Amino acid sequence: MIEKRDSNIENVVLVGVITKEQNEEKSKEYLDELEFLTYTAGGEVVKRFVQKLEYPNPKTFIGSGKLDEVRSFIQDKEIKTVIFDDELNPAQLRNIEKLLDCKVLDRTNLILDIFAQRAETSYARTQVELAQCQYLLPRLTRMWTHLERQKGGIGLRGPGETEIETDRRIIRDKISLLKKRLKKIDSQMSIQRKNRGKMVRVALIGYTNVGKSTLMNVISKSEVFAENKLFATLDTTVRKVVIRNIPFLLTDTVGFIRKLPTQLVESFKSTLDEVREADLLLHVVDISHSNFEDHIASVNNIISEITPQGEDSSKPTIMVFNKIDAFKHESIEEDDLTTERSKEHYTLEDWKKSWYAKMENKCVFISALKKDNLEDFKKIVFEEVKKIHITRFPYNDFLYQEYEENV
Ligand SMILES: Nc1nc2c(ncn2[C@@H]2O[C@H](COP(=O)(O)OP(=O)(O)OP(=O)(O)O)[C@@H](O)[C@H]2O)c(=O)[nH]1
Ligand SMILES: [Mg+2]
Repeated sequence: MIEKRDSNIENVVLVGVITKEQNEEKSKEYLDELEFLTYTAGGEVVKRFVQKLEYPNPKTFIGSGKLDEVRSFIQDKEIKTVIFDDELNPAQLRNIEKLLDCKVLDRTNLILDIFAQRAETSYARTQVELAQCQYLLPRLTRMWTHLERQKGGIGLRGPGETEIETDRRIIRDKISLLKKRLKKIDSQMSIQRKNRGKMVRVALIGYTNVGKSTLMNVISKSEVFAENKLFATLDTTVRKVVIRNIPFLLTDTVGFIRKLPTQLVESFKSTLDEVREADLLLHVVDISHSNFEDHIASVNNIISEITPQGEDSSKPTIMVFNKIDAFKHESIEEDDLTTERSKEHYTLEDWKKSWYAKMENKCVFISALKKDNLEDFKKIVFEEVKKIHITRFPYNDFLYQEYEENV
């Protein structure tokens, strides 16, 4: 199922909506993110189409007039791919495909595609493949009948619905096979996690592209792949880190994104187990991003979503505001008396004040890239790890003083 696309740039058109739930500004932010996702997947956005609607059209997502507009544009420019900024239901996908006569993707499909391109280990590949099958199953239409040929179902079934039924069965078989495979790897991984012993475990979490891997690299002097694309990291990496005299395990995790496809939430459970089993979370935030507060909310939502009911999802957390080197804010001219001061005008100092108060000082402002303020970062992490370490190993806390004197 996993297809690695070649590196030829694909021209793409994006389609989004402005509704009661998402105003013009939000819609633009979402499309900006969709454009970044498209770029990550190897596409180039030629044009965006946006329509104002009460709610998305149940049959075709946008209205038929707008869809006509899209069709004549893509025919004119010979564009073969249109991406919608929401998950399209199977009927919508089918209707739109028929009307536009080109490849139609939605946000979920695009994210799955990126994950497929980037999955390196057999674990990640199995997870992605499972997610793709789960996405595909309800969307199987006649165009998927080639699957039957793969299986060589000789003269067993006639054309039409029966073929689709066969394809569905093939996909279902595959899903159960992949699930079995994952279960096996999951149990191996949980044994591995147990073998790590009682050492304090710290996990870097956060929205995609905020700098988690970069921070991991500077702190642990390791070389985790980091780049300016979304979802650079798909596998968790664990490193032993020592700050002063306390060793602990630091885990780099897969980045979160708004509306993480449900299929992926499910199949990345084991990655997220790392987060659940961590003693301390370092929630990394890209403060130079204009929507960083939304990102924080998305991450917190996903964390509470993956936490089984009855389990407490709150655990010690330090907010790590990264990319302070790239932080910018709007300013108001002194003679401008009409513009109201809002969050766009907050300086770094304003943000610090507000977050220190909110987090009771459990936050730090750094630049992982420029290595700014890493000392403060290490200090605050050390203090928190030490608290956990002391409760876990109550009899050897004498170790600290000795070493601290040498720092
Ligand atoms: N300006 C600036 N850029 C940074 C900083 N830290 C990281 N970056 C850049 O941000 C981009 C993303 O960094 P990564 O470390 O890959 O981010 P990540 O959070 O691991 O991303 P995913 O693995 O995709 O979730 C890279 O281009 C980094 O060079 C920083 O402090 N300042
Ligand atoms: Mg990363």
